[in-house]
Order: sequence, then C-alpha cells, then structure tokens
Amino acid sequence: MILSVEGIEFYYKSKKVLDNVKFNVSKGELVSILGVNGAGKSTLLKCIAKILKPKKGTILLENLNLNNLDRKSLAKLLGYVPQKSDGTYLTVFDTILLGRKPFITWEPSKEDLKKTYEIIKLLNLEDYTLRYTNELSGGELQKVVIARALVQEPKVLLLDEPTNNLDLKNQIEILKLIRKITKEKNIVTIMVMHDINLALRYSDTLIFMKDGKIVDVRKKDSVTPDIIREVYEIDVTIQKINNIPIVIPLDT
Ligand SMILES: Nc1ncnc2c1ncn2[C@@H]1O[C@H](COP(=O)(O)OP(=O)(O)OP(=O)(O)O)[C@@H](O)[C@H]1O
Repeated sequence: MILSVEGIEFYYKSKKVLDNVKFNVSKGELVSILGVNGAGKSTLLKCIAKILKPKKGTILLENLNLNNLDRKSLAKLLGYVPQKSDGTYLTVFDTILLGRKPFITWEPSKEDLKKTYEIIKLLNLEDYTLRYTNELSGGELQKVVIARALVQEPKVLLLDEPTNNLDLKNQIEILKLIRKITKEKNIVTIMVMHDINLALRYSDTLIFMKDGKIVDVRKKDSVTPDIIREVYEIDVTIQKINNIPIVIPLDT
C-alpha cells in the first residue's frame, strides 16, 4: 500500500498556500513534515484528511482516489488528530469509543468496547475513563484524542503536532507507540512536527516544507545541516549521542 499525494494546490481566498505538493509514503513508513511557522504543514495535512478541498491534485491510497469516497468510507481509512482539540461534556471512554463510529451500525459491539478498553490501557488512561474531557489537562486531552484516532484502526494516520502539550515522558511514550503501531499494523503515518530532534529520532523520512512547497524529502540518516539551514535559516551541527542524532543550533 502506498499513499500518493499528487500535485496539491490550495488557496485561502486568493492566497496560494500549497504549490504542487507531491510525495509518496509506503506502508509501515512514519513520515514527519517539518518547516517554519506558516509553511503550509497543517493545511497539507487537512487536504490529505479531506477537511480542506484543494484546487488541484489528488490523493491516492493504492489505486483508490480519496476524492471519490464518502465521509463514512473515508473515516474507516483515515484517522486525523488536529493541532488543537477542545474538551466536551463527554467522558474519556465515550470520546474514545466515538472513534469506532464508522464501524458501528446500531450500537457498539463487544469488539468495539474491547478495542476501546485496549487503547485506554495502552495509553495509561485507565484512571481517566469516567472524567469529562473538558476537565482534563492539555496533555491528558491530547492523549485522549490520539487514542480516539488509534481505536479507529486507520490505514492512514495523520497527526498534527502529536506531542503538543505532552511532557517529556509522554512525548517519548506516544511517539514510540505511534512508531510501533505504524510498523506492526503496516499503516502509513504522517505527522507534522516542530521538534526536529524527536522527528529525527522516531521518523523514517522527513519532508521539509517552505512557502507552501516541498523543499526536500530525506531519509532520517540523510538529514544534514545544509537542509536545516535552507529551511530554518540557522546554522546547526548534527551530533550523535548513544547513536541518537541531535540537532544543535550554532547561533548563540
Ligand atoms: N483559515 C485560514 N484562512 C486564511 N489563511 C490561513 C488560514 N489558515 C492558515 N492560513 C495561512 O496559511 C498559511 C499556512 O498555514 P498553516 O497553518 O498550514 O501553516 P503551518 O506550517 O502548519 O504553520 P505552524 O507551524 O505555525 O502551525 C499561513 O500563512 C497562514 O497564515
């Protein structure tokens, strides 16, 4: 399975925000999109999730054109976690169970409930199941919305800054989990990331964007200071500590 993003062009009113964006992601591949504020990363993710409709371009999953799918069929394939989420008067359990909605015909099956419990356990949310989501901290809510996307068992997982609001331990745990699920379930995962070190550590491939265009697509081992300078306009060095690549800005 391959996700092909082909020639996406998107405008907000008359302002062009995405210009001929194209790339492929293979199954089992974890891709991070990086770039400065306003580069068009979130807009691109929303176009892939069909929240926004691009003026030009197509998104293919294998040979399936996502433009031709209705909402429910699309929801069975795509899981999307936005940059910001609001809590509601729904409990954590019900919010996560709602991720199963595309599969529920009349009422949740035993399978839906089982999968919901499993994800709650996986994300250590057991103590929160009966809390309303509008009474959670930013990081707790972030874990719940990620859980809701995972319980959907999507073929394509789209995450806009998944480590937003998470403390150091949770950042690592969530990215490890996303990586594990991407490999084990052989799905396509695309994340928008600001933390280049976390992106380098957990992704297979990094897509660098600037001014609505893709500047470069690099496998993690081929990321060099020149591409970071080109995109972020700062000088950096990349050092390895315990075999983990770390980007260090040289500007003091
Ligand atoms: N709803 C909107 N209406 C008009 N312009 C928008 C809208 N949303 C975003 N933009 C503009 O489109 C451009 C791309 O925004 P986008 O949110 O995709 O960037 P980004 O790379 O995700 O940025 P960040 O890293 O700050 O989240 C920016 O110039 C932004 O100001």
